[in-house]
Amino acid sequence: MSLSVETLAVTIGDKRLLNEVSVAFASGHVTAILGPNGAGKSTLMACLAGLMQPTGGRVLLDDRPRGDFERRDLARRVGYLPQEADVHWNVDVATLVGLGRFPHRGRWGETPEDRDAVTRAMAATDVGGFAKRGVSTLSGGERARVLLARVLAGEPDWLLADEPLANLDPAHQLDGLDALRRVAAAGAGVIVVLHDLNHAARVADDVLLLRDGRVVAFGPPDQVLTRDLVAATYGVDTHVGVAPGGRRFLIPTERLA
Ligand SMILES: Nc1ncnc2c1ncn2[C@@H]1O[C@H](COP(=O)(O)OP(=O)(O)OP(=O)(O)O)[C@@H](O)[C@H]1O
Repeated sequence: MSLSVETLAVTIGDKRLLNEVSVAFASGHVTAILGPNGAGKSTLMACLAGLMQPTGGRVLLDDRPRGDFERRDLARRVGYLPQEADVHWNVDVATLVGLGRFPHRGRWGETPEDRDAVTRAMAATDVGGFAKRGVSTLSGGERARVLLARVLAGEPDWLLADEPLANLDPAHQLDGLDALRRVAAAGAGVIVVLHDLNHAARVADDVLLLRDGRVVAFGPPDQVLTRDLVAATYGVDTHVGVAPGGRRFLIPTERLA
């Protein structure tokens, strides 16, 4: 299983959203995409998800152009959780999570595998306690967990998630990160947009730093989440430390001129 972008470019009017972006994502890895607001993170995700056509370069899935795949086949292979995803109708939580199985459904409807996948996804995101509630009655963070469960239920080869932790409390952020790690440990590729450097340090096998539509760095967190590269990407100084247990942490300390 492979997913890569080659010299990807997106230009709208005279604005270059992405410029010569080439990355090979690894299956079995969590890749965290980081960068300042407007860096092009969501644009890259939309290209990977097939929701935006690049104006240059290409997206390759298993070494074939993304566009060569049949729609349903793609939906099974690539799951996408957009930024600020919302739900516009008031189905109950279990039904909504079950929709994540839709690309797998045969003509006989729901199978035991479908039900097991939904149960696993709901457990991973701790949403079983409100399975029968209408989605519109949930808090923002609860809804975010349900939407993460829906994409997890699809058990795609590639899971794309754009800021899935944004509305979650610290405990559920850790659950979310653990869920992403488990997806990768099961062999899928996870590509996740994050804003929190410490979440990236915790979860990522690879970190992609973007700025102004270009790749600043791509590699393991220890090599990429450094004071110098974080400064070059965000224009902030950071204190880089080691927490008990050996995990690195980064605290942005001040804006650089
Ligand atoms: N249709 C459009 N026309 C012009 N500019 C656009 C369009 N869509 C996005 N942009 C711009 O492209 C840039 C990249 O946007 P993108 O959403 O990919 O950034 P991002 O890295 O995901 O940012 P954030 O962290 O704020 O979510 C931004 O400056 C945005 O304003």
